[in-house]
Amino acid sequence: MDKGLLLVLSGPSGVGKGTVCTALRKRAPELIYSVSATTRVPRQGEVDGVNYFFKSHEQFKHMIEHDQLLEWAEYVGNYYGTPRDFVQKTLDQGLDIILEIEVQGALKVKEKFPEGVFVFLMPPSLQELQSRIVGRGTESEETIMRRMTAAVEEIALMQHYDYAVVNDHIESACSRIQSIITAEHCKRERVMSQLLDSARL
Ligand SMILES: Nc1ncnc2c1ncn2[C@@H]1O[C@H](COP(=O)(O)OP(=O)(O)OP(=O)(O)O)[C@@H](O)[C@H]1O
Ligand SMILES: Nc1nc2c(ncn2[C@@H]2O[C@H](COP(=O)(O)O)[C@@H](O)[C@H]2O)c(=O)[nH]1
Repeated sequence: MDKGLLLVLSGPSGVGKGTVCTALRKRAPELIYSVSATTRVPRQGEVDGVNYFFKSHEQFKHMIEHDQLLEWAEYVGNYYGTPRDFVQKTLDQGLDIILEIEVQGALKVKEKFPEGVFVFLMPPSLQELQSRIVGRGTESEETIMRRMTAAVEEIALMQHYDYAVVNDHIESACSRIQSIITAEHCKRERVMSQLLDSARL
């Protein structure tokens, strides 16, 4: 069976990764979402096992030490990581999976899965990015400033991605990502049929 597609969606905090991902999964319910582990405290309305697996520092350390994370990173004072087994099992079943993670983690995934598809979500401007984080109303003023500083560093690493998509309008951004997924599937099918042709006696 062919393996599924590993799609990594990154971009600065507040650009709209979560929003776009939710809209994308409504359009394409077959796309499996990788739920991350984090030491961050839950925001209002966040549910353990749905938005994140919320862990203590000890539990997160245990996951690292037992090689249970495909990647992990410290981001603005908290730890975040992708549970390894779920990703591997999903791909082995031939299903597509999406990881919504920050840049350091995405680059670690790229080392392990260079065949993955890496999409960087861009804000229309830094000013709009700041007003989205502020408008979400979840972060303190200090955290907003730290996330904006991280955003500038993250945007500088965009060159390592396969695609950049501007999140101007949610539905347009979703359509662009869906086109990328379709194109990547076509590319893989073409490579596979070329391989089969060359193997034919
Ligand atoms: N295209 C858009 N136009 C206007 N507002 C948007 C757009 N996309 C997302 N937003 C808003 O921006 C805010 C941040 O979005 P979201 O929480 O999805 O960002 P994020 O990248 O997942 O952030 P984080 O990395 O911090 O989790 C939300 O209030 C969301 O409603
Ligand atoms: N490297 C990883 N980054 C992750 C993961 N899960 C989420 N994230 C990213 O962290 C920041 C902050 O998230 P927030 O929920 O506190 O706003 C954001 O960029 C997320 O995409 C992960 O497993 N690994």
